[in-house]
Parts: sequence; structure tokens; C-alpha cells
Amino acid sequence: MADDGFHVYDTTLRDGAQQEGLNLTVADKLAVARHLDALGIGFIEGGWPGANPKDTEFFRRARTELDLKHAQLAAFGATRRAGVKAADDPLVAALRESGAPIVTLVAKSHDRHVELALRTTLEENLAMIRDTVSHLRAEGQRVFLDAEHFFDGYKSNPSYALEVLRTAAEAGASVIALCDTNGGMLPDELTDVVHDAVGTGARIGIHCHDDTGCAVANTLAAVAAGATHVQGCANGYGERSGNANLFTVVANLQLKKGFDLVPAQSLGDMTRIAHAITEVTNVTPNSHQPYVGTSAFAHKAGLHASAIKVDPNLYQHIDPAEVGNDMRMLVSDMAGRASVELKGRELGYRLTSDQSRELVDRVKDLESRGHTFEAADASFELLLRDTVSGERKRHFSVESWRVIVERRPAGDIVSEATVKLHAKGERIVATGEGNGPVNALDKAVRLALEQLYPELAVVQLIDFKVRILEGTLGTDAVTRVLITSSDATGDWATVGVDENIIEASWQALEQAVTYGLLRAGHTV
Ligand SMILES: CC(=O)SCCNC(=O)CCNC(=O)[C@H](O)C(C)(C)COP(=O)(O)OP(=O)(O)OC[C@H]1O[C@@H](n2cnc3c(N)ncnc32)[C@H](O)[C@@H]1OP(=O)(O)O
Ligand SMILES: CC(=O)C(=O)O
Repeated sequence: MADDGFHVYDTTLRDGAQQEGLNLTVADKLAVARHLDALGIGFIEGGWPGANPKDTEFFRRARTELDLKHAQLAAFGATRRAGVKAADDPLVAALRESGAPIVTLVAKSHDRHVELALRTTLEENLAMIRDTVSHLRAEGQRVFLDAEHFFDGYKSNPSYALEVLRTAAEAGASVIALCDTNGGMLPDELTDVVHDAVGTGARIGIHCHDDTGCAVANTLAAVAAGATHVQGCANGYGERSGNANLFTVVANLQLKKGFDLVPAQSLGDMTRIAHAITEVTNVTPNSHQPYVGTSAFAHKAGLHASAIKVDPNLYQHIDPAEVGNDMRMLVSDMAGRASVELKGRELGYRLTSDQSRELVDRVKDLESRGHTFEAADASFELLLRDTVSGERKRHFSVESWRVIVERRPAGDIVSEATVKLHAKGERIVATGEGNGPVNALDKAVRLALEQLYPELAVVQLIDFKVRILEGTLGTDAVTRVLITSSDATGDWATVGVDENIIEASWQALEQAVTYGLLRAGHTV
């Protein structure tokens, strides 16, 4: 087989789908395949046709519905069963009929598995590999082989494990991926085994699971030892602790090791694609995921910020733009002047050194009382504006608020809030009813302000989190409320803290409305 360059092989739709809680429809699988293709991935394993109707359907629909620009599809399946001809095995037939140009066969390479799981002889296992590979090759398909449990098999019986590789290569498999199926390997011991496998002359690939937290490191070690085909899953999805995170592997090889795996422009789309895939899989994105996580370039420590102010490279291993991510400053009690100055710049403000110092002091003081600004960007921006202008400026002021919670004779519980506000020279009294006190307060404030500020109609309260914090400085426990609000173009979070949960909610609500009005262009 002519050398077709280094392979990046994705198995999200097969091994990734083996993750607990991940369940993809055929339409989801087609959508993920399109995202991976847009990233420039070379091979996409679509599933195991014949094993379940969904995967069979995926390959049928892929023929007409997938217009892949970069990737080739691979169908995954097992070697023929013991004692059966490859041509007569129905699961092998499904691979043949999948229409995929490539078949990836999983084969046993661990003597104990052959004897205990397949319940056949070592010779028959080699025959199963030889027959199935040659049969599919004769049918015009390219064959890759996943040598299951290769590393554990090598420890148990190295000559047999290597014989599996030779047999597959001689029968026409163009790549043999060494699988760390149980995910128990560490990079140093894996390297030696990969060297021996490369020594057989077969083209070697690598497929690692993350049970030791080393799947990416093991993949890179295998490449250093001569593997030229890497397998993994989007966002590290996979059975148990997951598979090697293919996005991390690709970014590491391309940005650190000089491999030319995907177009630079596509690499710059990696963060967007990683998140788009989480939308399809409905798995909460891991904010700490290397390269593409929202926290991957988020800086909290004051000392880091002060160095970043001089040169971002001092605390970043790459320019986040290379993978389509952004640097973010987090403001908290670990901030220093540089942190708030950079955060201010991010928000479009230039702070003087006195203003930065005052703002840091206010942040540290408020955080010591339970506020949290890294989770409440909008509250931080309001605090920054107050600091810059030297006074607390709001679109409205509050004379008073009151909430009544009533259990009615029928058993339903209704909350009623009354607010008395001053805005644009008017005194406004409004009452709102809701299913809880905060809902009632929210309705009352809107009712009071919507006539003066009609834009509030699109502002919605979308999340409300309450946390009871231990008392500090000898005080009783206090309540922290975080509110997330949204309008047509985005969302923002605000924080309130008080011993009384309704007062804490009110503070967060009042800031949420104020910030919503600023977003709508109402300056104060
Ligand atoms: C390491 C990996 O992740 S490999 C991928 C694993 N993925 C999956 O298992 C998901 C899809 N699997 C399935 O849908 C089903 O397991 C099927 C359709 C493949 C097989 O289903 P069943 O026929 O009901 O059998 P079962 O699931 O119990 O599997 C055991 C059979 O597979 C055989 N088998 C196991 N591994 C292999 C192999 N590498 N090559 C050939 N046969 C194998 C066993 O010998 C056993 O055969 P037997 O029934 O003749 O004794
Ligand atoms: C084939 C495969 O997924 C494994 O051995 O882990």
C-alpha cells in the first residue's frame, strides 16, 4: 500500500458512543461526522453495521447524505466467528455491504482472551484474522485492524501478540492499531512495546483509553516510537474514563511537533467544533478541556495577570487563537491590579492605577463577604463602572420592596411582591404575583419599569442558583444568589449576598435589570 501520510482517525461514532449516557440518533451521527470532516479529520469510524439497526442505517444514509470533503468513512466490526467461513459470516457481510471504503476489524491479540472469550485456539484466531482480512481485501475494501488488548497481550505472550500483527499485515491490512483496551498503560512501558511492533514492518497505529489519565500521553509516546496512525474521540468521549481526546492529540502534534494534520484554518475552528459536537451529544462541555475548554486560557491569579499584561506568552503555552479559543481574565479575591486592569480592557474600559487599586480592594472586601465575581461578570462590570465614575449610578432607585408568601385554602402557594421605585423623575408602585418570591419580585420590577424601558420585555431570568455560605468574621451563615439573565443577543450573571435570601435575590435582580438596560443602550 502506498504511503498516504499520517492518519488521524476518529472513533467518536463507535467507541465514543460507548460512553455511559451518550446516545446518538442517526441524524446526530451524521451531524457529528460533518463537524469532524469540517475540522479536516482523515478517517471517521461510523459504527458497527450489522450490530444494530441504527449503525446499519447510518452507513445507508451516509451514502447520499454525507458529502465529506476530507474524511473517508470506516465501518467497524469483528473478524469472522470461529469455525465459520468469512464469506458466510453475517456480521462480515454487513461490513462488506456497508459501502464504506474502509473496514476496521477488531481482532484478539491476547492469548488469554482467545482462549477464554473466543473459546478457540490461538491458531484458529490467526486464521480468523487472515481469512477476514483477505476476504474483505478481495471484495475491494481497505482494511485496518484494531489489535484488541495488544499491550496486555504482549505482556502475556509477546511472540503471539506480534504474530497477530504479522498475520494481519501479510493478509493485506494496511494499518494495525495497537489498542490499550483496558487503558492501563503508562507512556514509558508503552514506548518499548510500540518499538517492537514497529519492528515487524507493519504500519502501526495507536488506540488508547484513558483509565490511567494517560491516553493522550500514551498516544504521543506511540507516535514518537513510530506509530503513524492515531485514533481517538472528540472531546475524549468513550467507554469508562474515555478514549484519547482526539482534539488534544491533533493540537499537540500539529502545534508542538510540527505535523501537518489539518488545515491551519480548520485548527482555528477547533473550539467552535468541539462545542458544536457537545450540542449534538448533549454532554455538558468540560470547561477544563485542554485547548478548547472555556477555562483553557482563563487566568485567575493576580501574579499571572501582571506578567500577561507585559506579554500573554509568559503564562500561555500557545496563542489561544490558534485553536479558536480566547484568553479571559477572572476577577476574584486572587486578583491584583493587573487582573482588574486587563479585565477592564476586555470590557472596554481603561482604568488608572488608582482606580485599579480601589477596585481590587472593593473586590477583595466583597469576596470576603461571600460575593463571587468570576461567576458574575455583570456585577463586576457594574462595580467597575461605579469605581470609575466615583458614584453608584443606576437607572432607578428603590424606595422599598415587600414580598408576601401565602398558602391558599386550596393548598396552592402564591407569592406577591410590591416594589416602590423612582425612575425618570417618577415614583412607581407595582405589584407582581409569582410561583415564588423571586419570581414575584421579578414580575413587579418589570411591571414598574417596562413602560419607561420597553426593551426589558426581552430580558429573561434563565437561571437562579442559591448557596448557603458558612459564616465568616463571626457572622451567621449568609446566602449567595447568582442570577443569569438573557436578552436576544446573550446572557449575563449577577450576584447578591445577604443573611436574608430574598434580600440577596433582590440585589442580584436589581443588578440584572440594570445591566440589561445598559446592554439595551440606556446610559446613566
Ligand atoms: C474493545 C471494543 O470496544 S470492541 C467493540 C465492542 N462493541 C460492542 O460490543 C458493541 C456492539 N456489539 C453488539 O451489538 C453485540 O455484542 C454483537 C452483535 C457484536 C454480538 O452479539 P451476540 O452475538 O449476541 O454475542 P455477544 O454480544 O454475547 O458476544 C459474544 C460473541 O462474540 C464473539 N466475539 C467476541 N470478540 C470477537 C472477535 N474479536 N472476533 C470474533 N468474534 C468475537 C464471542 O466469541 C461470542 O461468540 P459466540 O456467541 O459464538 O460464543
Ligand atoms: C477496539 C477497541 O475499541 C479497543 O480495543 O479499545
